[in-house]
Formats: sequence, C-alpha cells, structure tokens
Amino acid sequence: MSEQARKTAEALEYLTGFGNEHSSEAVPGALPIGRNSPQRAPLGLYAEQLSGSAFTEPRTHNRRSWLYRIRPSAAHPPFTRVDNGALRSAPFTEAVPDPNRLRWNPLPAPAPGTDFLAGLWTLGGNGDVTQRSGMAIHLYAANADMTDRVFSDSDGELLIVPERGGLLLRTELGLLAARPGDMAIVPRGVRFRVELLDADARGYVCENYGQPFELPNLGPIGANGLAAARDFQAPVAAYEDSDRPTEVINKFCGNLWSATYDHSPLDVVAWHGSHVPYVYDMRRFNVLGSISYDHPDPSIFTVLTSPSDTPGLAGVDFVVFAPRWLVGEDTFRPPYFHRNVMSEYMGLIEGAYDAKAEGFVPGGGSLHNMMSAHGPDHETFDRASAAELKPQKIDDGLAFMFETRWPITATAQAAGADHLQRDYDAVWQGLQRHFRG
Ligand SMILES: O=C(O)Cc1cc(O)ccc1O
Ligand SMILES: [Fe+2]
Repeated sequence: MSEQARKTAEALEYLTGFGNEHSSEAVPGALPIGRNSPQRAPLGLYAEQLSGSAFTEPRTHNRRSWLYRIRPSAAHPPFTRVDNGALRSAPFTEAVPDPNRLRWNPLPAPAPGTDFLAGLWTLGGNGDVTQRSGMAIHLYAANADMTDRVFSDSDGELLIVPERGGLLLRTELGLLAARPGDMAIVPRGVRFRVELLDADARGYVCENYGQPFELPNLGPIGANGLAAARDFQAPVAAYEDSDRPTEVINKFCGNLWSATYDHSPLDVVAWHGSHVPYVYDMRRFNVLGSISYDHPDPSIFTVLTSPSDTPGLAGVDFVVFAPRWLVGEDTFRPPYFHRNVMSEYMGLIEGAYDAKAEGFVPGGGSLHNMMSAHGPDHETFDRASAAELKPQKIDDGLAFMFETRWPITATAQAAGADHLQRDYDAVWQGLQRHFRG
C-alpha cells in the first residue's frame, strides 16, 4: 500500500459506457487515424491486435482492441512453468461434486508479503478451460503490492469483487480503482498488476471461461433499469516506459507460466477497441422488484450475464442484492425456500443478507449446488412469517451471487478448509411443523 497509489486512484479519469468502441491516447497523436496498422505506426509505436472473440463473431459479441505500444508483446523469452499456488482450474476433479449446502468463513489472513496473485485461492468451479466453458470461484486475501510482475489470464475474464480494501488495477489499457461496493472486469488476456489502496485487501473473483459478460436484455422492463450501460467505466490510456525486468505470469489451461520481459509490458501508449477492462459501482444498480405481492426471482437483480448457446441459460450470471424497499402485501418477503437447477455461490460485501440471520458474514460465502434445498434460515423464517408488512427498507447490506448452469465442484482445499462451517445444516433445523390438516 502506498500513498502514491491512493493519490493516483483519487485522480483517475474514465471513459464511460458498456461495450463501447472506445479510444484513448496518453500522448497526442499516438493513435493512427483512419487505419489500424499503418506502415509505420505513429511515434514509433508497435501496433498489436488483442482479440477476445473470434474474428468472425457477430458484431454484438465481437471484442477486440488495437494497442499501440513501445515494444510488441511478442518480444519475450520462453514461458516456463511456475507453481500454481492455491489456484485451481476446471475440470475440477480433486473432490466429488457435493449435494450438501456448504458455507465458509472468510479466508484466514495471508502471510506478510502476499500480493493479489499469490493471494488467490480457488474454491471451486465447473466446465473446462480448454473448451472455454464454465467458471471458477476464487477468493483473494493480500497485504502487498504486485511489484515487477504482472498477471494475465488466457483462461478467462476475471470479475473482481472487493470486499475489504481498495485495489488499483494497472492494466495494459490504463488504470482502474476498485473499492468495496465496486466490481471490476479484466478481460481475457489483458495484463495487469494490482496495488493495494489500503493495508490489506480481500474479496472474490469469478473467472469466467465462457462468453464474455454482457448486460442482460431487459425485455418488458423497457429501455432502462438494472445496471445502466453508462455507469461502466473504462480506463484511459496510461503507460509505463520502464526497462526494469518484469515477470509476466500467464495462466494458461489451468497452469501458471512465467517469462521475464526486459521492460514493462504495461507500455501501451494508445488504444482503441472493445476488449477493455472496466469498473462498475454496484450501488448505482437500479433495483427493480415487486410492488404488489410475492418475491421475484433474483434474475431481476442481474448485473451481467455470460450467455451460453441456449437463449436464457447463462454460463454464469453476476447478481447483486443491493439496498431496496420491500412492500409486497401478503407476502413472505425474504428469499423463499427453493431448489434450483442452477448452482448458486453467494458472497457478502458488507452488512447482512435478508435470508440469513447469522453465519453468512462479509468475506465468507455459501454454495447451494444444483437442486440443493435452501432458503431462509429458521430464525429468518419465523421472523418474516410474523412480521408486520409495512414498507421496509433493506439497506444494511450488499450481497452478490455467481449463478451458473453447471454444478460447482469444490477444490480439495475448500472441501477440507478449517474455515468451512461444518454445522451449516443446523440453520434449517427445528423448523416447526405448522400443518393443521
Ligand atoms: O438462495 C439465495 O439466497 C439466492 C436467492 C435469492 C432470492 O431472492 C431468490 C432466490 C434465490 O436463489
Ligand atoms: Fe438460492
């Protein structure tokens, strides 16, 4: 953590809009006009295309950026394998898929000197990295900046949800600050380094192997509502002109590989395109819900979705439970009891969640796998069944969910973790029989 990083984060400027064809130059004249690859790029820069989708994908899904950089990414020695630490990837085969409801306390504090990359710890996931399908859930706990090393993930895009401590993401396309309450996306293959804005940092990561996240369609909701495209903020170009050796750690098909460049690879002076990182303040989410009766399905809280080939069936949805009013008449207002074909991982950024009286804590998480029976805990059920139904503001928490089409298999470290709550089932014990037949 440095005062410099905090000052830098305070002063950041952004480009706005989701999925835009942005362009930005840190030095005037660095972007070629009217073509992508002139015979000689301006200012002696190298032109390089970074493709996040196949060249031929429809425009709505096409993601690529053109980078104008001091040296091309290709100028590097061979990558060699390095230890994967606590990172794991799909297919997840260490443990058998578990139909039980699972809940974890926050990760233990990391050893001194743990940076964001070293602090990543995989909880589980599904799919197959080599098929570009599925997702992984990671947590991170860090207390040091990444110095002289950058990370890039060939296996997927990273959706980062800080729970404690702010992050300064120095990416190839520029800088983003992500603090608790924000979510950030680093697209597949984009190199970045994380500095801490506070003494330590903790949070969640969804590694999306599948199609990049996009805004959900709104259907009958209309042209506005949920997350607004204009609230997504992309960086402006910012580059490092440094000849310090810099290690690039590349996650490729589940393993970490390292090559040391003889310069900083964050040397992009200008760029344009749609394959860009961005940050979104989840408190800007326009929460819609029932103003008559019944508890709506949480798909109404979808911020971003990674579609699959089947319309309406997400590889993974990112859903936020933000402050809102509950006004439903003759309604059991908290989340209902349910069993869901989709698998639900939930995390808590602050405060409390309306389905759980206790035990679901900031930095912790719960996994309700395909078809597992869950819902309000005993205490919540009793309270909500008897509550006077006056308008009620739920404003003491911020929770989120990664909801995915395939069951989530925990890693061995998650299944055997000391911070796994071995008595989680007890929250549903003692629910009384009230049947009057
Ligand atoms: O299980 C959960 O808490 C998530 C959830 C919330 C909700 O409002 C309805 C269904 C659902 O799965
Ligand atoms: Fe659920």
